[in-house]
Amino acid sequence: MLYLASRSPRRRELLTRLGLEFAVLELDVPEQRQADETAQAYVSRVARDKALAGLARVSGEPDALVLGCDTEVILDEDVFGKPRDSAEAAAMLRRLSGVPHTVVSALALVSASRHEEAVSVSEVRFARLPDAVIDAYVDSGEPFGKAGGYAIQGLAEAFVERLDGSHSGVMGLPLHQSAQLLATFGLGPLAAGLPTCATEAP
Ligand SMILES: Cc1cn([C@H]2C[C@H](O)[C@@H](COP(=O)(O)OP(=O)(O)OP(=O)(O)O)O2)c(=O)[nH]c1=O
Repeated sequence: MLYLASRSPRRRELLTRLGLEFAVLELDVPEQRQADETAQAYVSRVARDKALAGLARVSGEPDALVLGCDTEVILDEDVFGKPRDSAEAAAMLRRLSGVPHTVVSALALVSASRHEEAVSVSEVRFARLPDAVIDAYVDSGEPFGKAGGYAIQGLAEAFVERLDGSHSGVMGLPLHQSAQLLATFGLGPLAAGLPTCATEAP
């Protein structure tokens, strides 16, 4: 049985697109960066912590496979997680205004006997955002529960001048890397080759 160790509705929606059956494990895993951890190492470690906490939850099931993910916005080695309040959301968006930033989504797929990891790194550049735009966006409520205080799948797509990377990765679950990881366990659309489109005979 495949489990998604996540409370995120976006991750649930995205994983559904890979056409696999899975169940959700809702966990509370602390997200606290250690003083000596690089931003990217932190994201990978949190994804691993989530997957391993999920595996511990279903420890009675020998065939359990658990996917854990973490997404963070990174600018100048500063990690922007989910804003605690409006002031923090606005402060994050002011820093992201007009300059490129990185979105890292890390994945860990674990079973009782195997442990595989992958990472998706995207570069995103927002247009310069006037304070009035930032304030209206924060008032919309969209920044809350989203790393960096924005949702590319929502209104914030209007801020994006350029995305170099994975749209699903920015949203929280990079589908290509997820499919690659699942394929190493013989699952998903990349395991047996991609489905082919029927072609009409000439
Ligand atoms: C940058 C960005 C992030 N996000 C979301 C994805 C994640 O849900 C969230 C990052 O926080 P995470 O800590 O990665 O995930 P989470 O707390 O929502 O869920 P869980 O830990 O239970 O898996 O930000 C978007 O939805 N759109 C975006 O454009």
